[in-house]
Amino acid sequence: MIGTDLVRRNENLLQVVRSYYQLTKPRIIPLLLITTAASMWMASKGEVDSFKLFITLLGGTLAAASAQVMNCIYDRDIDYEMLRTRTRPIPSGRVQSSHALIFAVVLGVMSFSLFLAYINLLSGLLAMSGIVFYMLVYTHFLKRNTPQNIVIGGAAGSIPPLVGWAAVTGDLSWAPWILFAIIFLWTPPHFWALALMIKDDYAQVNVPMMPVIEGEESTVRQIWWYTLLVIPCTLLLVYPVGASGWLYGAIAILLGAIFIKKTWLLKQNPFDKDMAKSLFKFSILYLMLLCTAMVVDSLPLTREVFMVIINFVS
Ligand code: HEM
Ligand SMILES: CC(C)=CCC/C(C)=C/CC/C(C)=C/COP(=O)(O)OP(=O)(O)O
Repeated sequence: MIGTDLVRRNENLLQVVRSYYQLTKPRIIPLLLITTAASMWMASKGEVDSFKLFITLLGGTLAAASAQVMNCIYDRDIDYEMLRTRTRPIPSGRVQSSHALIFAVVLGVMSFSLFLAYINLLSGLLAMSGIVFYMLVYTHFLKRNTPQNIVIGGAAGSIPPLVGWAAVTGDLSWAPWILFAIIFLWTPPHFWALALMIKDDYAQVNVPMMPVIEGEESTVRQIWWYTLLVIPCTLLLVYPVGASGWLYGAIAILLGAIFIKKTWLLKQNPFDKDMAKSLFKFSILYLMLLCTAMVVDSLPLTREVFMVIINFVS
């Protein structure tokens, strides 16, 4: 009897932990961290301090989680209406909004304290500005009011590399702002490709996402222009900024070519949901690989191998 009670209590505890974990929309956080880490590697020219890296990624995780929990509280009404989001912890009644709010505040305070105690004030303030921007500017002011919501709101998701750079150097220079611009320009193709697939969900709850307001053809045309802008932006890190080398440059061109091809195919078939899905998935892989290229390019070993090849050829 006592054994059964214990098992049931453990199961309940596990359910609660799982619900709070889901509130943080955990699947998005790793890519935010990858952009932070890439920025840190670049800022430290491949020799990043592992303790600083660990604390910054932990602080970044806590800040992003706090922002997402607040978004879940604010959007609980529309999340309840949409099929995709109905099973989230708040609309499904597994977590009360007041408890979620305490959780979000605790996560935010822990994040800021970590940055303040172990890194620096600037990176802490930048992380907090990410929470405020995502909540206030994107979720409150823009999401339900304009089809430009994710263009301007995308700035929140572009802040993590600023946090990473500030954590290493204590300030911001051109390179982190280029990283910010890359993610800013990447966000519309990333999100609108997804929005093309789930347009009806957003229409049902009157969220004015671009495909709902302007239709598929206009959305895809805009995806096309943003994609064309991202690629030259990625190359600014090589020239004139000089924060990355030619290995990164070559990979950025290759990835950019695939990105353009996928967007072009969608432009020819704006109603094809499979092509939209393929572009959405690729957008994630694109940013992941671009960041990996930044890290590999920054490593001292890469520079040494490059010098050996140059000497061999000349
Ligand atoms: C305003 C900007 C953005 C909006 C509105 C947005 C929206 C979304 C939505 C609605 C999903 C589907 C999630 C789900 O079904 O639960 C998604 C997936 C995803 N997003 Fe974004 N996103 C934005 C920016 C970003 C940024 C900046 C990153 C990272 C750098 C990112 C990374 C991801 C990833 C990795 C997934 C896939 C998650 C999975 O495995 O299902 N997103 N995004
Ligand atoms: C530095 C820092 C803390 C930055 C925070 C950045 C952050 C949390 C970005 C997330 C962007 C995102 C995935 C939005 C989802 O949109 P949505 O909420 O409209 O999606 P939904 O339709 O699934 O609810």
